[in-house]
Amino acid sequence: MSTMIFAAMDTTSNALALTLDLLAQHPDVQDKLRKEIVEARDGRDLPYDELVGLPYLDAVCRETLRLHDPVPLVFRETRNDIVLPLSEPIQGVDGSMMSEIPIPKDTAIMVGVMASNTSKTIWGDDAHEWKPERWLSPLPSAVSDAHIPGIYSHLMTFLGGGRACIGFKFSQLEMKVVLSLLLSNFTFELSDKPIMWNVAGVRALLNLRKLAQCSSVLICD
Ligand code: HEM
Repeated sequence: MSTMIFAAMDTTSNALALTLDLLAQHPDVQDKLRKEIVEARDGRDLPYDELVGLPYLDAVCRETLRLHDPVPLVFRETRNDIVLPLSEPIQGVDGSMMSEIPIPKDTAIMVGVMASNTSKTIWGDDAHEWKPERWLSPLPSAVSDAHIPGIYSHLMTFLGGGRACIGFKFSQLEMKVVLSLLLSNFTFELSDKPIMWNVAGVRALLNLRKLAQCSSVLICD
């Protein structure tokens, strides 16, 4: 049920709301993006190929989906005993270094998607900054060398593998259509009222209920 209700709607609408807030915080980016859209539209509706081919619009969407992922963590449960290889060694509580973690069957795993999307080792020291420009030049080699298994832009935003998001192309198209229409007609400014982003949601509660049923819990962050 949570997949049907939240997968398509809340994810994309959250991403759009965050993009508009970020554009209000960065009026220079908003002006540059509006210029690209208005010039390309030239008073008409853009055909699909031209809309998805707008480089700055694409960069703004990618950067928002990297830094403000609407699904910041996902839940998994091991069906068998497995050994999880680590990309770099970590230190255990007893001080010993380990490069893999044995995980017993029926362990609940919280996968920190955001940790991958904002890793300074992968994305550089400015990993926590919203910089659409990073997508306009070749990405650092550390990004491709990391071999992130996500289906989208070296990011885990839409996950990877057999249960990856089936709507990832559609959601980007939705974002681009809505942004191109809104920015052609409106200017977005920050409100006087403080904005509180509540990302806890029902989904997190559902995950917690599942966690309580597992014999052990591993948090990958
Ligand atoms: C920015 C927008 C979106 C984001 C960040 C997003 C992200 C994700 C993620 C991370 C998953 C995997 C969840 C898990 O396995 O626990 C997922 C699954 C899914 N998404 Fe999306 N999604 C977005 C938009 C959409 C849209 C627009 C649709 C449909 C039109 C959609 C349909 C689905 C479905 C059906 C699944 C379940 C796939 C499966 O379990 O096999 N999503 N999404």
